[in-house]
Amino acid sequence: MHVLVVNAGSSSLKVRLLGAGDEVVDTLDLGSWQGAHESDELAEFVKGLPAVDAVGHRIVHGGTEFRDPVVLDDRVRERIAALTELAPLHQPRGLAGIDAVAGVLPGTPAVACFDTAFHTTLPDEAAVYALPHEWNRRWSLRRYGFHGLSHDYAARRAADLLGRPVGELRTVTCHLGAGASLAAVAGGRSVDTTMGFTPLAGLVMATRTGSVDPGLVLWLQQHAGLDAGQVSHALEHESGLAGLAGGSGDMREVLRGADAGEPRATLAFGVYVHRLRREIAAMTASLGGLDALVFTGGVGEHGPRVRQAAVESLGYLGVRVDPGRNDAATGDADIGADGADVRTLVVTAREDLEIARHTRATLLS
Ligand SMILES: Nc1ncnc2c1ncn2[C@@H]1O[C@H](COP(=O)(O)OP(=O)(O)O)[C@@H](O)[C@H]1O
Ligand SMILES: CC(=O)OP(=O)(O)O
Ligand SMILES: [Mg+2]
Repeated sequence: MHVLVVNAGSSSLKVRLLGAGDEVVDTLDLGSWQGAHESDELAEFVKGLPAVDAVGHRIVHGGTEFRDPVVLDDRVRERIAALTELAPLHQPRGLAGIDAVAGVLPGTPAVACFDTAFHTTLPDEAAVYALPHEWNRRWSLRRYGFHGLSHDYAARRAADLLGRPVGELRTVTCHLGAGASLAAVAGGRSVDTTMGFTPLAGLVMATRTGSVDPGLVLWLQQHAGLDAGQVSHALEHESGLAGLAGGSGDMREVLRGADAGEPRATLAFGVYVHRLRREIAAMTASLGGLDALVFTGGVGEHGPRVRQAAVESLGYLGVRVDPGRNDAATGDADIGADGADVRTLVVTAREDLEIARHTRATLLS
């Protein structure tokens, strides 16, 4: 089965046609995908492809309804659209991808695969916010978690690389892209994660703040004269690395700035790494230990300095990285020091493989 995979993220669109053996037949990467008004480029690409048997879409929010991949039809599309207010940055882009491909391949079966699905195994202690019980019930307020396709793939790939069954590993997966999150994976199941009700929580990201004191958000609105829209825009688009260092929030830019001795870039790097370390350690508490630490996503795969800095203070957990292996890592690699109690790995993010796997399984079941 040739599967066309559409991965619409907050800042990029990655489209791949995978052949029967998962080989990449063709690929389109748009670095600055904004959704519907750029659909023409996607449609043109799809028109030029050889036979497509099925389409798999990454959809960021599945709400409480979608715990598994689902075959797309008009009703499902509507339910996905109804979740837009929970992920306003992401959901419209996913929908634009669905519509653009359906316009070119109207009869081809399509499957939606959800970022949230992997985290539906979170125990209540990790998923429930200490809010009024009635609010939680009425609005389905809970920690959903995101990047699940990436975390799931990375944990299983790490187990493969280590030659051990995923069922017996405690793994922290670090998905560090423009958006970033960690997952605590016990025996292949997610038991904790840093993102929450929305993809704004947790780690410092390219332009997103990650977690801040909720009192600060209230204070800005009650005392600093900002309205909800202004605060929301700043937390989503003008914060994180971009907010601290200036510029676009690209980690490469931050590293160049830090190397040039720019104080803001140095601070941005420090804040990013401090949060990352602290949250890795927090995930190990939810696991009761750690067997493998996995880095994936653009920064995780291509940022040896970020990896090195992140693990520097984690020796007490048994994490030790070999500097030479860390610097030389390309593709999937074990960068742990010989004899370290915890294995540290780099895994290339392949949400496309995960989506193709789910798409085939859903259509053949
Ligand atoms: N060589 C590198 N060193 C550090 N960071 C890098 C490098 N190459 C790419 N990145 C980072 O990867 C990020 C994009 O990650 P990616 O996972 O592709 O993004 P997305 O979240 O859009 O899928 C960029 O913001 C950039 O900061
Ligand atoms: C959920 C999320 O943050 O996705 P992305 O990293 O693609 O923005
Ligand atoms: Mg991504």
